[in-house]
Amino acid sequence: MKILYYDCFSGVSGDMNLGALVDIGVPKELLLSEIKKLNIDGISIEFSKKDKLGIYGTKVDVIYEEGHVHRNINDIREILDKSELSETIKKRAMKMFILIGEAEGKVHNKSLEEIHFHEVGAIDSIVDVVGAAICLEYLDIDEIWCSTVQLGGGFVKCAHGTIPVPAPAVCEILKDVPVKSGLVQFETSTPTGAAIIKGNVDKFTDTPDFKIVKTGYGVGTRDMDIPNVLRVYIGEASKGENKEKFIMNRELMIECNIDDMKAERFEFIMEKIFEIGAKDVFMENIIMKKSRPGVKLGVLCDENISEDVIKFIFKNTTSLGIRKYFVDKVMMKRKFQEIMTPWGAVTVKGALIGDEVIKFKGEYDDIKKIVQEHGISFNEVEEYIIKNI
Ligand SMILES: O=C([S-])c1cc(C(=O)S)c[n+]([C@@H]2O[C@H](COP(=O)(O)O)[C@@H](O)[C@H]2O)c1
Ligand code: NI
Repeated sequence: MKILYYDCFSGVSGDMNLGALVDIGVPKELLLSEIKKLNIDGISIEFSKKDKLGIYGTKVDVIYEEGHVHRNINDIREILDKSELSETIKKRAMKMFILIGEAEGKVHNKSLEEIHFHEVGAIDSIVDVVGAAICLEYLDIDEIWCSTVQLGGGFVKCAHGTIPVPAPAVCEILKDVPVKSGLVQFETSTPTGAAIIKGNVDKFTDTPDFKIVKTGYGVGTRDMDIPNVLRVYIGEASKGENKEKFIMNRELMIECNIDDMKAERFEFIMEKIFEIGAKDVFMENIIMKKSRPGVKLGVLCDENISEDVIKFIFKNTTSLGIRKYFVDKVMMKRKFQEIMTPWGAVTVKGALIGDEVIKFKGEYDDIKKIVQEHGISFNEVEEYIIKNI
């Protein structure tokens, strides 16, 4: 199994990530030609070999001529949609932009659409995010792992003025990610770097268990007391070492029984609990005391959002009591692959036990788009996928 391991002992930023992935083998020419597909004029990318405290790596500088352009998430989606980049690159990139946008929204008390990306919507950030998606697709990795992320310390000047490190958006994006801070009094991890990690990493570990095949270093800008570099490894985890057949997660089940609420409210309740961040929301018909027909509302979520979910249920349903308990969730590993059909690209999700693909399925939204645009049936697209995967 091919692993890409991010060793973020000195943090992670968008440009360090590009440098590291080029250093470990992504051809510069490929990155340049793919970025061209964004059809944004005046971008050039410079690559150089630089060192920090004697460690040589690749430094990437994005050069562009652009005034102060504000873009929101829809402008970015449009740039991606109009480009000829592959659907998997577009999806991967959008996931990272949404993480940045939602974090900014939370910090500045605005909706995702209201967020006008300033620094994070400027050309260099677009290149950093889309470039990350391009490089990760090229490397064709089975799993991405990451160390504890060093955040740095002190204060940093940006469009808002002087803000504390870690920047507020970084704290939001890196929820549930193991972090350390204060090793140096500089900003070592930026919002873009944080979104690259959060949006792509499958597992966090400081004790990776694999054979190192190759290392790469992405060089940052500032000089610090520690090498300002992002180290990446490509590792080969042999079958014996890769004992984990399944993904195991500890999650919270939140439940309540409702027998006295207007049925039309359930749609809103389900939608909103998903928006809060629940992994799953479901309802069951039940018969309650006094033989009253009722509904059992079930929510599966991470512990860190459980208070928000419980508050929401108490405020918006007639429920006066909730049960909560931890459950062990056993999940199949997933692997995504893009397949080109005569009607357009479809992302296919493979489900694995260990390294073996047990079953696969085309993503419903991609197939639905094809069905709507081409007037053919779900069966036709699904059969094509089965025959051509
Ligand atoms: O421009 C905005 S809105 C902005 C917000 C924040 C918050 O944390 S909120 C932070 N920053 C800083 O901008 C630079 C650039 O970050 P990139 O991720 O684009 O490299 C960095 O110093 C951030 O802390 C900007
Ligand atoms: Ni901000």
